[in-house]
Amino acid sequence: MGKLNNDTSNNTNNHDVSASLDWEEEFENDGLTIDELFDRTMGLTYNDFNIFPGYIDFPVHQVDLSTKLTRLINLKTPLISSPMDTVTESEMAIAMALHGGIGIIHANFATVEEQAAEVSKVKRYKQGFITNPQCIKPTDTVRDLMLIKAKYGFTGTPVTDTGVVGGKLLGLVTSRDVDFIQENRYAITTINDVMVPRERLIIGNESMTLQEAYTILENKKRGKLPIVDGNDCLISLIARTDLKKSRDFPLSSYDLKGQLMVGAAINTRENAKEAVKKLAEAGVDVLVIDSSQGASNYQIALLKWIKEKYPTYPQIVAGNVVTMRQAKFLIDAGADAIRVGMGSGSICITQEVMAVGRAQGTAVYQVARYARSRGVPIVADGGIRDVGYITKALSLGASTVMMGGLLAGTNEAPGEYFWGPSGVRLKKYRGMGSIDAMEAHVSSQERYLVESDAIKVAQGVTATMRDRGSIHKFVPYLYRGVQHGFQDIGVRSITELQEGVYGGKVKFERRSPNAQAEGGVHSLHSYDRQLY
Ligand SMILES: NC(=O)C1=CN([C@@H]2O[C@H](COP(=O)(O)OP(=O)(O)OC[C@H]3O[C@@H](n4cnc5c(N)ncnc54)[C@H](O)[C@@H]3O)[C@@H](O)[C@H]2O)C=CC1
Ligand SMILES: O=c1[nH]c(=O)c2[nH+]cn([C@@H]3O[C@H](COP(=O)(O)O)[C@@H](O)[C@H]3O)c2[nH]1
Ligand SMILES: [K+]
Repeated sequence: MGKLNNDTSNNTNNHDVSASLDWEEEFENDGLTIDELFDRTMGLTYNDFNIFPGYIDFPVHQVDLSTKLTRLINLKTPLISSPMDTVTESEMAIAMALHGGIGIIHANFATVEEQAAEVSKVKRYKQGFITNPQCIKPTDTVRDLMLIKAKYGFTGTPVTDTGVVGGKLLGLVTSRDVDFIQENRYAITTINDVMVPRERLIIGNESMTLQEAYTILENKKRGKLPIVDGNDCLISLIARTDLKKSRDFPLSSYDLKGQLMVGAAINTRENAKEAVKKLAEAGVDVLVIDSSQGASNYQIALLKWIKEKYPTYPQIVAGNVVTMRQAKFLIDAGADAIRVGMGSGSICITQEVMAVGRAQGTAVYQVARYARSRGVPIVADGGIRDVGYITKALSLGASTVMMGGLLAGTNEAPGEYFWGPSGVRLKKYRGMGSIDAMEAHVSSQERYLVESDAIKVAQGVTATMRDRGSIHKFVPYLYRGVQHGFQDIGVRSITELQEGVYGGKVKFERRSPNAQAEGGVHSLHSYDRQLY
């Protein structure tokens, strides 16, 4: 409440209380500090509050979103793709890392070797190098080549003994080699008859930089440069046409060797130690111990074992937790970051089935409050519906934000698109605790179906997501959206935001159900929501 000034002689109207208020104090009381927002009466979600705007005196591009993923790992973009089998395999992880975030490869493969192979793919990735080119066998026909062209739209195709990348390079076949062949001879002309054989090919080697490769392509006027290893096996391909498309990714997450960073999920079962070894060998930067209830003796035992054997790298994200005490268990056991969220995910039914969990806003705030005091960053996991939710999670104290559903409908997510009713292009998205995911792989069956207990209790659902296009457009949109949020709040970095919030300078307000409705789209006959 404001104080009344004693001197009211200048007031024309003695009843005008407002004229004599201490406005500075009133401003201070306009809105809630974060402590007042989370007053313990009720758990709040991101949707339950707004952040107040501040003062803008800098352009939006000056907002720097660099952050800490773990004690030792820094990222330029605070975004992580979730370890779910419909979200993160190598393609997603590469795209996330190129944009400054990171992807966590899921653990629902039949073997740990397959999971480690996905990690290796990210580690071997070189910008501009096509690591999975469509190949063909010498015994295949021109007709087969035409089918590839029809499906993938190109014809500079390497010929290998196995017909796939990794096989011995035998030649290259381009449109020039087949243009003169009549259609009725397609099926009877083999690739061997038309290809440019290995002896006449210009090739590159593993240690070549992209720039060197492009220089060769330009000087020799070639369109494709196959890259081979010491045994003459094909490992990648460089296309001259990509030179024009070649993009700069200034935010990319690189490790000390200059390779993209990547994470992988593990569980706490018997084979976990084996998984840790294999994933560490593959060069994984961070392991995420994936569980809905992280405060268990299983997780703590594993965490201590890993920390003893691998004191620094891979770094360990432990979780999930939603209370301070749960976080303390894991931090005491050596966690390098804490993952927060129980039941807040779009596909989660944990709170309904297990009766356990916490509203995500409160969970993030409470755990962050404690973890900050221990110098441990937190990952806000689940419940991110829109770009503004990322800004809100960061404001509550999260250092990074993990997303499943928001990234699931993109090109880089595993799985094929299909057409749903009324012609909508869709991709599948499912909870890792859904019956569907549980039954998908042997490893997950082991994980969920305790031998003595064959009764399944699903904690997630199977869903579909609309086609969201490519991560290469979507993540830059999210990044810029968060920058705009920060600019409105009047802060230039995550540190500045969190200092403002925890110091009581950045204010909040609860949203009534009506305020939530008002904050969304309303009162329209119809509308089109194009976001970027
Ligand atoms: N964040 C969230 O809200 C939730 C996430 N999920 C996701 O679903 C997946 C599975 O989560 P959970 O079911 O929590 O997996 P979990 O592996 O932690 O637990 C599954 C079951 O196995 C038991 N268990 C775990 N480790 C054990 C060990 N070493 N020995 C004996 N028993 C053990 C647990 O007590 C539990 O009954 C994860 O990908 C998780 O992220 C599932 C539910 C909620
Ligand atoms: O209750 C659950 N049952 C499940 O089957 C399940 N699968 C994933 N997750 C968690 O949800 C997060 C992704 O949430 P969003 O789609 O909201 O981004 C993920 O990052 C997980 O933490 C699950 N939670
Ligand atoms: K939910």
